[in-house]
Amino acid sequence: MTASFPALRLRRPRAHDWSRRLHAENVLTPADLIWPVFIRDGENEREPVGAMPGVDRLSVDLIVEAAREAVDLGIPVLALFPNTPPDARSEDGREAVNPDNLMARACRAVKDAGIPIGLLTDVALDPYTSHGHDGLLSGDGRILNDESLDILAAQAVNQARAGADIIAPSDMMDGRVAAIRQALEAEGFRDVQIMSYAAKYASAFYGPFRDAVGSGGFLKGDKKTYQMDGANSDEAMREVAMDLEEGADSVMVKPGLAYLDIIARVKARFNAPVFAYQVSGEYAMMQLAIERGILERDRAILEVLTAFKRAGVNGVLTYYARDAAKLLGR
Ligand SMILES: NCc1[nH]cc(CCC(=O)O)c1CC(=O)O
Ligand SMILES: [Mg+2]
Repeated sequence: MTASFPALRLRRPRAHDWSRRLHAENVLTPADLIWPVFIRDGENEREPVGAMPGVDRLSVDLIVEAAREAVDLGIPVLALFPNTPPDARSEDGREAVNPDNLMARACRAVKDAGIPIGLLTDVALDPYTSHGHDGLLSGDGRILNDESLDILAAQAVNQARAGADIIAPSDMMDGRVAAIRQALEAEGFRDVQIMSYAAKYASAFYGPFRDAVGSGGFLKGDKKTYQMDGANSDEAMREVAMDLEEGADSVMVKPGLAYLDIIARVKARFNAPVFAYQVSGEYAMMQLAIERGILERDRAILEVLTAFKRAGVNGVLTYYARDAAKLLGR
């Protein structure tokens, strides 16, 4: 039985700031944030990403500084993405398994500096291939599933050796979580986590990221034969179930804002940690409106990040991680 007006006045608890805080069902904290950063070569290099105002590509020494800053702000994890120099990209993406690639050097530098932060590394071939796809490409233009699994697993092991704490396969090949888990076990990395990009959609919102890692200009065609169709929701449940069964510790839904319904369904159905990726296009869209004075910056950032929590995430990958952490305090 519910009361009715005037006994029931839903505005009552909203009347004061103290009361609104007391009644909040979801609370965002810096510990909910994963900060994606882009790595470039050189030293003391900070290069703006054109399509993502406020985001820079950083040389490894400055990645270490970013890691320190993240710790100070209470951000638990950095997500690392390399901008591989064009001459290191190849048809088979073999730079992905180079123990001295940008990703490995950045991981080692942060760990050698003794910075107490988690490192999440992306597994997919796109930053390393001359065609910009996440897996191996056949002569007739298909992305090869089974043939790609070995190098993806080797890429994950290469990252674990360099100090990665969470392996995040974003390639969307079937069976890659099992292949990576098996390879990690075989190499003695029992405690390295896997956060799979389980429900990753073929999205128009990845464009600025492809500019940031330099793969956009190379990309031939689209990723629709391996990333999911935005029309589908049941299929996301099967993707998540499969990755958890294969040994993922946590799963991700990507992009974020346009897929809140998927997050809520995953949360309701699986007793597993779920994360959202507020992707580059979502960031760019908001950031451009903020820079033009159309959106109120601080409120807009926190409103969207809180929406992810309300949908059910354990955390969010967001280019606003540093800004949000500063707004939230520790
Ligand atoms: N597999 C690479 C990868 N990992 C994360 C993103 C996108 C992240 C973003 O847009 O912020 C992409 C791009 C893609 O799949 O083309
Ligand atoms: Mg899958």
